[in-house]
Amino acid sequence: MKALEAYNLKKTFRRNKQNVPAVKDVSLTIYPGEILAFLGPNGAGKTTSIKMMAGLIQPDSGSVRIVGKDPHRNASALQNLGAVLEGNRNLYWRLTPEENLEYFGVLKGLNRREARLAGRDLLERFDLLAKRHTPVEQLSRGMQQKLAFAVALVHRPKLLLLDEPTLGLDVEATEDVKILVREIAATGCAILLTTHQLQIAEILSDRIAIIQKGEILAEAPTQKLIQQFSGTAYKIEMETALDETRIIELETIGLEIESRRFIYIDRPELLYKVLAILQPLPIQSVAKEQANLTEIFLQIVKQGNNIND
Ligand SMILES: Nc1ncnc2c1ncn2[C@@H]1O[C@H](COP(=O)(O)OP(=O)(O)OP(=O)(O)O)[C@@H](O)[C@H]1O
Repeated sequence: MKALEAYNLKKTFRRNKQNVPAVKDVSLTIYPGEILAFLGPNGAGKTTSIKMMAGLIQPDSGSVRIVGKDPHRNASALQNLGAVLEGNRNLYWRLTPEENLEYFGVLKGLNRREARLAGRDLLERFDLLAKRHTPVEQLSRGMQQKLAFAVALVHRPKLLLLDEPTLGLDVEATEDVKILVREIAATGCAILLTTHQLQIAEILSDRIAIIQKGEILAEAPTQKLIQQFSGTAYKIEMETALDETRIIELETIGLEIESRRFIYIDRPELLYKVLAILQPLPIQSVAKEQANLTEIFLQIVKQGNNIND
């Protein structure tokens, strides 16, 4: 069963008597245990899409299913949904972590005892047990964010929506959140996350969807996207400078040698011929030129057309 299905979502806002087309056409599917990074420039329509998926904004057209149920028609769909949408605002600041977990657990349909037990379990897992009686307003931002995750998970949802989960967190708290996201996915929960920190998306996600001006431009498994945008060239770095004889040999097989320390091989079938010529000189490194997500993102957004077409 798919954890999330969104089909052809569309939303236009009305502002100052003008139409603002926030989401024009967004379709996404996420499977249990999968992490999908939903990326796009400011104003691309990520938050509006997520709010439609969470049942908070009614789409003009299109449909959403959370584990098969439509959150806009069937409130029980929300039993399978957890969301941390605007930082840690899903918390009551005057209440303690324990009280928040119990309150939201009951709100999501657990009885008091179940909510307390599930809450305790999450406090332990998220390393917040020592702070369980401290009012939320006195916790650090990283702790508040972890608690926001815990509250979103207290009823064991099958889908977790995270909008900018690491926004404003320091390096250590960001690492904690990354680990948590992985752990949550490992329990079979599907996760959709938006982030402007592309290295986080690259490390965490199984799949990436890129949205611009309300439309999905690219959607692919993260590694496939990186491979697709990576060249096939190799770069060899020598420990010592190449001698004249070898340079001539390398040029004879078709390479252009511009440096005595670095060799670029743009035809990958030549790699082993080159290595044979270099033998037995010491090599510092042999690397395939790999794109990173930031380059890919910028390239896709700059082209602005759908690479899946
Ligand atoms: N309630 C609203 N009323 C009018 N326009 C809105 C409303 N919410 C969003 N918009 C507009 O819709 C467009 C998409 O906004 P949205 O917040 O979904 O983008 P986003 O991709 O989440 O951006 P960011 O990365 O900056 O958070 C923007 O032009 C925004 O100004």
